[in-house]
Amino acid sequence: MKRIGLLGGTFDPPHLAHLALARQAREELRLDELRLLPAGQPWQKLAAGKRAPVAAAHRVAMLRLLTRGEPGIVIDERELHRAGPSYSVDTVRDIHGEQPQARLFFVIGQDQYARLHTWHDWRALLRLATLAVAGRAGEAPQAPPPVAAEPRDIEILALPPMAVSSTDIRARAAQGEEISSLVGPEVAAYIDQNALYRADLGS
Ligand SMILES: Nc1ncnc2c1ncn2[C@@H]1O[C@H](COP(=O)(O)OP(=O)(O)OP(=O)(O)O)[C@@H](O)[C@H]1O
Ligand SMILES: O=C(O)c1ccc[n+]([C@@H]2O[C@H](COP(=O)([O-])O)[C@@H](O)[C@H]2O)c1
Repeated sequence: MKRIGLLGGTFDPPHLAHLALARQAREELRLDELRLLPAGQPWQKLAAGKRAPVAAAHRVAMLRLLTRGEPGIVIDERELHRAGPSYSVDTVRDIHGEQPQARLFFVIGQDQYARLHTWHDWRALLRLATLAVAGRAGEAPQAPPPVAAEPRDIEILALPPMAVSSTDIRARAAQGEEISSLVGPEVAAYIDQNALYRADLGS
């Protein structure tokens, strides 16, 4: 049975913790393939009044640079081509429809796991995929009560803690600080050459 990992994100910008999480999932879950799924409309971030992400073409270009030559990691752009809010359950349904025999693993960090019950039709997502959760910022994987009460298949990923976030990187880039150690030299050069995040308007 084919084993496919799905790692969604806004990737604004993608960073070394995303890459570490993808690699960890690939190894620990023995994946045949891990798909990175950049979100078209990260509806919860937008609803919270956060700034719109940079253009999808930039986020995809940075993901390509971050993952160049990385075996088993591919970029799946389907959410960028779908109108309306990016609901993960729609993506999982699509991929399940295309590959009904495959086992799907939906990979997330604890910050998102803690909010999973606020996602669109999250129970259906739990029925279609195994969740693979990594701790984040010192927080070990732990289900929020509504999710804990639901039957679910879950794997815990042993990702070493990494104090990296896109929010912090945008703020640093806006200050003209060095960010290579957080995104790698190629993504850092891309951000510089394309003058991304120069005026970070917060969050
Ligand atoms: N340092 C990290 N450790 C573990 N998981 C992470 C880390 N950074 C991101 N993730 C996970 O990667 C996925 C995509 O994250 P996302 O693109 O929103 O990055 P982010 O750094 O959280 O961005 P932002 O700071 O803008 O919210 C989410 O499931 C998130 O939990
Ligand atoms: O499906 C939902 O309702 C939903 C709500 C919030 C976040 N997500 C997904 O979770 C992933 C990480 O989101 P974010 O906002 O932390 O970049 C990304 O793939 C989002 O599309 C999905």
